[in-house]
Amino acid sequence: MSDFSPGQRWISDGEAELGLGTILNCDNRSVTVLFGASQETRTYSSRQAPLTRVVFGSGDRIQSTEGWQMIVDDSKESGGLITYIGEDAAGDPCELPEAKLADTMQFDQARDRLLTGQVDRNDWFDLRFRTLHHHHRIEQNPALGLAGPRVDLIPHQLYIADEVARRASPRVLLADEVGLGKTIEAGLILHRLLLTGRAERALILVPDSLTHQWLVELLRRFSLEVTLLDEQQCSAHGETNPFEAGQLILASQDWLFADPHRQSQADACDWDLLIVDEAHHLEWSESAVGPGYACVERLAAHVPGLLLLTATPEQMGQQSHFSRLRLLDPDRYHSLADFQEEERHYVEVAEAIDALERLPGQPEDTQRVAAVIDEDDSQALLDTLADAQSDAAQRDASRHQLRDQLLDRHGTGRVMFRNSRRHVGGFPERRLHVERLEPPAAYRRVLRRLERDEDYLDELLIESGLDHPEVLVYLDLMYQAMADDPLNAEPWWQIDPRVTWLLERLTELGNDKVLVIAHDRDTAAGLSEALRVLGGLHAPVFHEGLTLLERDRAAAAFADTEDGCQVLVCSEIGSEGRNFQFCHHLVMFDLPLHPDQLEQRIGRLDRIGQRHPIDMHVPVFADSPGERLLRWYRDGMDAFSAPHGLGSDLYAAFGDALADALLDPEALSEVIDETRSFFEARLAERDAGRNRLLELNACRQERAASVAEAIHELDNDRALRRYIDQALDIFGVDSQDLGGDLQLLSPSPQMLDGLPGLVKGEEGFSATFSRERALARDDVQHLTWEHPLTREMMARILDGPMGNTALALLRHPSIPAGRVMVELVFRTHCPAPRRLHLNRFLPPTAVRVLLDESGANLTDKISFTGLSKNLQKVKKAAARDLIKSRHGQLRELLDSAEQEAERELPSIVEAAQQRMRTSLDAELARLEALARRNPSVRDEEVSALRDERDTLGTAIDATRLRLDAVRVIVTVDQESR
Ligand SMILES: Nc1ncnc2c1ncn2[C@@H]1O[C@H](COP(=O)(O)OP(=O)(O)OP(=O)(O)O)[C@@H](O)[C@H]1O
Repeated sequence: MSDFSPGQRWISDGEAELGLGTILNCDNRSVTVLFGASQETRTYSSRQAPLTRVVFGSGDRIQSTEGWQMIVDDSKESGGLITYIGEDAAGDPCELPEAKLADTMQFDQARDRLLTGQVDRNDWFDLRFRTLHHHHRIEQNPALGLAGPRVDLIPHQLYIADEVARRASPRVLLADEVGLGKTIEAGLILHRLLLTGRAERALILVPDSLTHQWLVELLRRFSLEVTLLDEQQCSAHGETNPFEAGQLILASQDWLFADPHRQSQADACDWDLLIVDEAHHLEWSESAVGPGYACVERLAAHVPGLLLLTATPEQMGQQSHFSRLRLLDPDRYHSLADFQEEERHYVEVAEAIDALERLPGQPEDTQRVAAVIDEDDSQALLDTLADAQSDAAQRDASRHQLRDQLLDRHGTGRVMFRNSRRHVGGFPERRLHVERLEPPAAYRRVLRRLERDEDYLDELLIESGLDHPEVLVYLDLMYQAMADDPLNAEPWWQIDPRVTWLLERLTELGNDKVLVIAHDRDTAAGLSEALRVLGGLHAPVFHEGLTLLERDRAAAAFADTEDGCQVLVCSEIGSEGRNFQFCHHLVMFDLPLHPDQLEQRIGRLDRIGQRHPIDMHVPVFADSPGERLLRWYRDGMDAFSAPHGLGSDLYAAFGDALADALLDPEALSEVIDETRSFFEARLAERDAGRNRLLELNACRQERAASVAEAIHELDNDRALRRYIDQALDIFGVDSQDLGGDLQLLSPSPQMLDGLPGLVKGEEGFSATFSRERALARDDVQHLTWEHPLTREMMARILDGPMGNTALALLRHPSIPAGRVMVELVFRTHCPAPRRLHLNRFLPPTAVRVLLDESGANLTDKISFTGLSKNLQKVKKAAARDLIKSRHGQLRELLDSAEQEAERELPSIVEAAQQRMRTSLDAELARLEALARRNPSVRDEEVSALRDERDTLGTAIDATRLRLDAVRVIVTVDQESR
């Protein structure tokens, strides 16, 4: 008689995704099944149909065609058809004939899949267990989110990223000196927030000229794919909000700040993080607010995380600096006067920190420290430190702790991070080469007249339409503006000797790349033309008047080391933020008027990655305002030797006097002398006060070292190679050893679809486990636990059914044949909002239970690896038959295993609670102490942390165990195959 009856429910062994099938007809020869969910009908030979009868047992949850669910208690059979008896969701008794089971019921859970005969490969089960194990380990690693990016491990960046990204909603100003890696720091912070679930959506606003660079850096270094929005893209979205087009949106500030409609669309979205690059351009004063500032202010009011990036926080003066702090925390930074008053007190704190290093010593040092502390915990530390009897280790620990407390509790250190070359170290020498040239007759004529005739300046300003002092410093612009003068008939570059000088210099420099910067875009464009016409040189130009594409093309042609061009001509603003450290010759065709702009120029080359001393070539006209400006920079403030961060102060104090002295050598000498004294005084003050605090705070070496150490450990984790090899094999990715620690990953025809970077029929990519190699070669990816391919493979396994059932044979001399064992893996399940990053305390945790057929627990006697290596695979059909024949027994074993696993749960929960409490209680205590002393701790920060602790506590208490995977093991004779 046939096993089949119409109306029965069966599932396809080979095509489980078809869903639950219903027998339509059957006879001795064939059986026809309708799979309603997928609208497929299949006919099989009834003797060998690859089908498994679906039978539910007590405790199973089933669903009806009408959508309601019930828990099965019992069942009855009539005419070959089963009716299930149990309780519905309300607890009322109910019955459900199998014909009314929903076609769409999925059998993803390990228990269902096993009992419906769906077994996976044995090695998949192994991989699943290992995935859980590694995921558990990695999620708790302190370097999580910082180890994947393809960056050098530079301490100050790691410190900042670690410190900032551990805050629930970080709001900080990243203000490292130019070229020290603010973009990298922002990328690290974003990457960690994304990986830990603290953030899901971010909006990144950058100057037009930097959009492409950001796009490339985020992809190349952080494997983050961002959506670049512009007007064209937005229009394509029609009525829908274009800012919803991706999780990570990159947009040009110039575009967004000019368009109120697009701003309101950006405002209407939920973001977790807003990043604003070159934030010194946001204009604010008590009387007028620029459109960029207003736009960022509106967004900052509802976006919890905010990163502002600027190398020159005080370029536009202290008021403007204050205005950016105000964006970070409007409550705290509400009065400029109070802020300035507060800053005056920082000298004492910096002195106290220095005194700490000398303790126990002179009583004055103890008093100096005592004067700035007023918390009991700090006093206790000071007592230990000042006590000559306490042992050295104790004193050192107290010193460190007290130093951290002082830095935490005073100053802007919590909201602003500023590293400088001075304390980071290891940067190249800067060499200034000045070329003194005679001005051409057309310039000289004007200069002479200006010197002779005091009123001529006003006339010139009107005639040229230029500003003062620009008209004096940029003589080519003045010449062009007076084009009506018949003496100025030729293009400026035909008469300007700087052009010939530049051509000669380029020839002397041979193949070396040279970056030329001129203040104005017209000068840059004219110069580029001059080099082409007079020297036959292709010198692409890069300025704000060009389209993005044109600019990126120019930068790419310059960067190309093989066929690229030798020289790129940039304007001032056009080149801000750009990476040109592959070149070490900078020609400043003229000089900017603001010292911070001078530093920005040098910063294009003097960046991380620069391997040569930097040669700065500056042509000046003898006895001209340009030469006087150079003297002010060089003699007044050492502006060419190293950044000092005082440019804005000096400009604010002497900018006007300098402008007035540009035509008067005597007055200039006075301005230079005054600038110099002011500069030296401010340097000393800075070293003592606010900047000293900022510097001490911008990189705490011990923390940075411990983060780097944790990353090194992950980099050298041998388990990663083994894991990736096994996973690639299972996912169908071919890996070919290319030597030198390189491998080529390519898709095999069997590859499972949807793996990042791999498409069937295409090439694949080269990868390495070595950070050093990955950094040396742009075309090689760095394989880490955080690489998108690794993460995708792990997620597929953990989130889906892959490998959650298996059956294997065990040949063992001391175990008789025909016995069954079950190996079950339970997984903790603890729902909590992702942003709380619960995984750092309780990542999904595996509980393994191994039972023999009598139900005896063998877990501690036989390890996973010990057992696994002795197992042999078995054909799927045989496995299914074995399972069918042991259905009842398996059900019982599954039930008892669950009870065994439950016994482990309380200790897992307890340990997680303890980890969470230890970490968050300490953090909360630190924040509360800090908040009492340092108003830069926002009230929301403290209450958010308290809520976080409480919510996590409740979530951890509610942890449940779920069966994740099950393997049935059947013992066989030594001889049998
Ligand atoms: N950790 C790192 N590993 C490798 N390269 C780095 C690292 N940090 C910075 N760089 C490189 O150094 C250069 C400068 O970094 P970045 O652009 O982040 O600096 P920045 O402080 O934002 O500069 P700017 O002030 O000009 O905007 C970039 O080319 C960047 O890729």
